Amino acid sequence: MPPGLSRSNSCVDIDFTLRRKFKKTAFRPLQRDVIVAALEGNDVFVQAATSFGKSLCFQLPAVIDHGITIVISPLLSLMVNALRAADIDAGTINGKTPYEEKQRLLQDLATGHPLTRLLYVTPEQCATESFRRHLRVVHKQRELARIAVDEAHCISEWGHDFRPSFKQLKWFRENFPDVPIICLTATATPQVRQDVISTLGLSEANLKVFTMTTSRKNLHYEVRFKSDEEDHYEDFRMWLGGVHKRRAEDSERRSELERRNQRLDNVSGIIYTLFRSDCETLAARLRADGIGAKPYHAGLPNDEKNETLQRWVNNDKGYDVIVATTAFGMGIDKENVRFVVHWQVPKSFEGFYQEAGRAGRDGKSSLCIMYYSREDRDRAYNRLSKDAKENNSNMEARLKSLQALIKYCEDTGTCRHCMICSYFGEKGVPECDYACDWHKDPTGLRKAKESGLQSEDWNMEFADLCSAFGRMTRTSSTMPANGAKANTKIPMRVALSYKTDDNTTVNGAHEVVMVDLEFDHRDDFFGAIKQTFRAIEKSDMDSHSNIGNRVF
Ligand SMILES: Nc1ncnc2c1ncn2[C@@H]1O[C@H](COP(=O)(O)OP(=O)(O)OP(=O)(O)O)[C@@H](O)[C@H]1O
Repeated sequence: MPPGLSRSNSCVDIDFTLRRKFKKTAFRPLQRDVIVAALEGNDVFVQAATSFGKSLCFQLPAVIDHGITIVISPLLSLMVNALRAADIDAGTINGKTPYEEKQRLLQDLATGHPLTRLLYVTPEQCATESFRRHLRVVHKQRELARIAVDEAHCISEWGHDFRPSFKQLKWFRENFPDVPIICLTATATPQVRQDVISTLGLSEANLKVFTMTTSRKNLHYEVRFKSDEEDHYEDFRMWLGGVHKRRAEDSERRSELERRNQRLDNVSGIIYTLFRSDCETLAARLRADGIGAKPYHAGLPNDEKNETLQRWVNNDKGYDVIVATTAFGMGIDKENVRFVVHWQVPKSFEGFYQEAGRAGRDGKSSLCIMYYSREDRDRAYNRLSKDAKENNSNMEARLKSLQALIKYCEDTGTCRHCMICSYFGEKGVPECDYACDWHKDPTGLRKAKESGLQSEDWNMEFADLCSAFGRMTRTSSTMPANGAKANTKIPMRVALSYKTDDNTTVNGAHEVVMVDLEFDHRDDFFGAIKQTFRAIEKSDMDSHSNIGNRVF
């Protein structure tokens, strides 16, 4: 047979497919090595930074290889449309797949010789007996090319985003020991890595592990300190206004944008908030200030979410900024996202890294701002301990991850890129060309922390006072910032939970008292709190009367 007519996994095939099917001119560093390792039939573990191009590592082998690749992903895949547009036979089966489409894909599997090259499924789908039956048929015909597990950290209980259904994926190795597995993640600590490998039963002898740096040197990381008294909306709005102004005033930039038919105010970004209600109010507030912002969260109708996503991707006017919960995250691949803002401290270090990683996927400089307050920190710990009471799976890992994130925020003496890489177990020092607040201005950073955060001393004194009174716990409060002026009246609101004498709870919760105070001196503040405590002690708490929302 003349050379070139036989089907092979040669580099010629790979390069050709890259150009022809994926319309890319060259591989990124190590992408080729991963793809070759997969095509040689190895099990492969890939850990690489957000936006590295991990999808190509299983999509390209799927196009070249004989048979079908099953891609397990926790997300409703946004990829399938793009693959179909490139004339690659791809499909998805998940809870939202229309009945006819699901039947079409299942019938394709039932032939034993599917035409589909890439089938994206959820782990829950993989656990159903009927789906497994179809896969057995395909496997019997030697047409099951590979299993790809995307977001593989979800397998590990040591990961931030553990999903029990991912644990069931060990079924693949137990039932199809000859079918190679490739798993990919951007966020695995060494412990998570090991857990994923052993849970999936990847064979040591036949396993190629690629761990690339998590560093994204075009991302500029910044922590902005605040306290509850302060509305950081103004800070953000001024920053964004400044960006718009600079674009407008730079005549070169302006004409370049005009030439490319781009709007001056199309500075694309994402603001992450923890709460759905914040998505709505913040987006509305931004719109009232002339900024094209839209909310995105799981509570919105699908049509609305799809439209928002599509119009944001298209850079349509009015859709520049998405204010989202984490429902909008993994898998979002828009190239020109110039900023990602965390409105509050997120739940985990990995979540922060993943979400920040939506920025700058075109390689250009982009800003990742995290607003951090100690009140938010306390609330994050409170939420975690509440979750622990309801469901304590994965708690140790979640606590460690949150602690690492808080350390990241509080640290004013280390490069942010270094902290991120070291969290993921990297030894080297990543490049940071003034791409973090510490490198830019270490003194300014320290000062900003001192003046911006609620004082830890106040916190400690408050905690001491609570324990002296025995039955009080501060559940949340506004505390004065270090820089608060001594002679300004500062309104305070303190939520206290009160343990009754017999240590029972009322209406399923401890009594909660809201205390509104104004203080103009530190001693006055603590004096007022003491008085409040005494008043509560004197009141007839043991009658279990609810004194919630009592204002002193
Ligand atoms: N060799 C390449 N040349 C140019 N662009 C590429 C190449 N490989 C991948 N890309 C592009 O890089 C972008 C990111 O790829 P992908 O979504 O696979 O990233 P990822 O590693 O899965 O990131 P994340 O973990 O953040 O989701 C995509 O737009 C993809 O088309």
